[in-house]
Amino acid sequence: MPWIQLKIDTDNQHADALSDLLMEKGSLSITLEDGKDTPIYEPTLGETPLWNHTVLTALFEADRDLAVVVEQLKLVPYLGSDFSYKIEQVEDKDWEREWMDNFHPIQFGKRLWICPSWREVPVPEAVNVILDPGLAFGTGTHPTTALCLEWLDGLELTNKEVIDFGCGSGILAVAALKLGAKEVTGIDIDYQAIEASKANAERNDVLDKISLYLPEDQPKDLKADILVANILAGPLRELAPLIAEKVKSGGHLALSGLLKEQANEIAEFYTEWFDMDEPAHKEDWSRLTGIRK
Ligand SMILES: C[S@@+](CC[C@H](N)C(=O)[O-])C[C@H]1O[C@@H](n2cnc3c(N)ncnc32)[C@H](O)[C@@H]1O
Repeated sequence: MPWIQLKIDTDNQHADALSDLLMEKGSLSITLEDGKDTPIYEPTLGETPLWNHTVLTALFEADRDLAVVVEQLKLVPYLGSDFSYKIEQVEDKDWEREWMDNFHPIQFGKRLWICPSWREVPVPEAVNVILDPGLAFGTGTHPTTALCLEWLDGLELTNKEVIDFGCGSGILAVAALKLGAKEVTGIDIDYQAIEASKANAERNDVLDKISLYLPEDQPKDLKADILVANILAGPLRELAPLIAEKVKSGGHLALSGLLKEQANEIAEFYTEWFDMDEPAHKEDWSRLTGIRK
């Protein structure tokens, strides 16, 4: 079915009211976007902040007469008769397919490749992880995941026990197993992530070496040689004592999901338990590594 969309420049004061109004006028979905490249990182729980300059896009079925909607909106006091808007036809695409078409095999470090399950493996003799992220985070295209994959590729993993804290699609857990780890425990608060990790482990024939848990179900005495956690700075700060407890003395740690400006503070925090290295960076993101004291 083809679509038509109305784009309106608004602000954080009026975006919600305008969204409600457009839903009343028959809009099928509303998208709010940053109008001026002002990123919002880690809002506190329950908070949904909006940008000062917000672009609202309201999607309608193509046969809706948007000229009529615009005339009605001109009567809204906070918009006024000369408010700024754009009407655009939306091509009827298979959006899921579109995303899949843009995801290609990528190499990380020397040995490791992440290959979408619907593509041909370009280097069969490499260490290939065949991946479908499903509804979970983790394709390798995000710098935080890439930093962890490069780190894993550079480690000697043979016969090692690994914990992947915040396993998402299972990309790091499966990569560790394909790189030689003996067993991996994946932990995630999201059930979809547990499901995706399981499917990817199966896809890569390593299901017998992976254990997956929601945090409340994880074994109490869990300890590993290597722990990787790609979650945001907030949880990494809160979980520090718990994470430290799970790494054997002399074991390796990698923390990702941190912004560059957060790296030193988090590194400082972890020095209580780990000898920390200098951070590594990719775009705006950082990875911290260390050895358990
Ligand atoms: C950025 S994704 C990383 C996924 C994957 N490991 C990767 O590197 O691409 C973070 C994952 O951590 C999970 N997560 C967030 N907070 C968590 C917590 N406190 N305990 C366990 N998992 C958590 C999220 O559900 C999400 O799947």
